[in-house]
Amino acid sequence: MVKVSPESQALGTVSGSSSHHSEALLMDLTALEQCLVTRSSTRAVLIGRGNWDIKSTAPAGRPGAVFSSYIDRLQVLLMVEVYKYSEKQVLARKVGEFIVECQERALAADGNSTFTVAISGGSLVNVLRASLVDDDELSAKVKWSKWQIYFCDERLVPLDDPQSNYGAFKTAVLDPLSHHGDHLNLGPTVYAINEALVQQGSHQNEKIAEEYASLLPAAGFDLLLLGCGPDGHTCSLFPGDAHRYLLEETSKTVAWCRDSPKPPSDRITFTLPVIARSRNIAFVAEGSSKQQIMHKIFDDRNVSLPTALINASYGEKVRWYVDDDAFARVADSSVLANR
Ligand SMILES: O=C(O)[C@H](O)[C@@H](O)[C@H](O)[C@H](O)COP(=O)(O)O
Repeated sequence: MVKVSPESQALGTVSGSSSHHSEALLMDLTALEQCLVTRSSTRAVLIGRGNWDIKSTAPAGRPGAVFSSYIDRLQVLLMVEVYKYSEKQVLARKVGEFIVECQERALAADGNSTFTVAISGGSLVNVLRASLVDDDELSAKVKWSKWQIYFCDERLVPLDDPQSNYGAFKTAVLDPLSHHGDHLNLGPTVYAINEALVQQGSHQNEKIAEEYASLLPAAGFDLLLLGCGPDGHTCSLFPGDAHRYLLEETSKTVAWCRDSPKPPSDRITFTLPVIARSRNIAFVAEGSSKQQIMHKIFDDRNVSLPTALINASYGEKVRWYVDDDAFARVADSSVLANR
């Protein structure tokens, strides 16, 4: 039995075993509000402040921990860092600097000749364009030929469809690169979905996910660049019961997301095991349409939201780049790295 005092930032640990790699397990304990356990293959780590009595027993199908009593309101301990800027351009530059930092770290690592990065769709591509292409100082530092680029999620449409994440990235970043002299024949390797299987029915949608999963780097990603929707989704991991199967996925690394609340309806998405294995995770969120959700993520720390769940589960490797507008309603400034 372990007790974690209210003031303590220390985490309780309990033993447990599982054949899965590190992953998040959200335990919805009716009387106890929500609590979160992350676990590796050999131990479970409790994240939270409050008084806990913890038994190291494992209920069927839920190896890890059972909470036997609960006293204070659980506060999920956040280790994420938030970088907030007022100017769009400054934000883009800071994101770019972090990307280049991750690139250098990856290439310096023993025997590593590639930088593996996965990106999301939405407004993120504009930030990438501003930082990695249009900013001359930064773009000179980008070693595109070493990059292997994947998509954290992809909409199941042809690659030249305006809704395609690959298509948006190509237009915003890859096409302009071809005008950058030396980069002409030294572009990144970009992994797109198998377009031939798109819009051929559910069986093929599963197959697209399966094929894409087979392309992922075995060693995990050096960097994931994520967006955040106004409902708290990221990748195509949406909140709510209808899409819980995606958050609960522990074996597939890429899954088919059906009936997406954000069009188009069919997508594929990375699942939490990929996020768990990535070395760095950076979210980018800008604009007043993100105010309400930022408040829910950072003040309420509502872990039923996929973004908040990622903060709570993998906080030590998560950072956010936000602008003043997006963060205007967040009361908790303790997460700000550049206060
Ligand atoms: O394909 C997608 O729809 C995205 O990958 C999605 O997860 C996106 O990143 C967020 O919805 C944020 O999008 P915005 O930055 O445009 O709000």
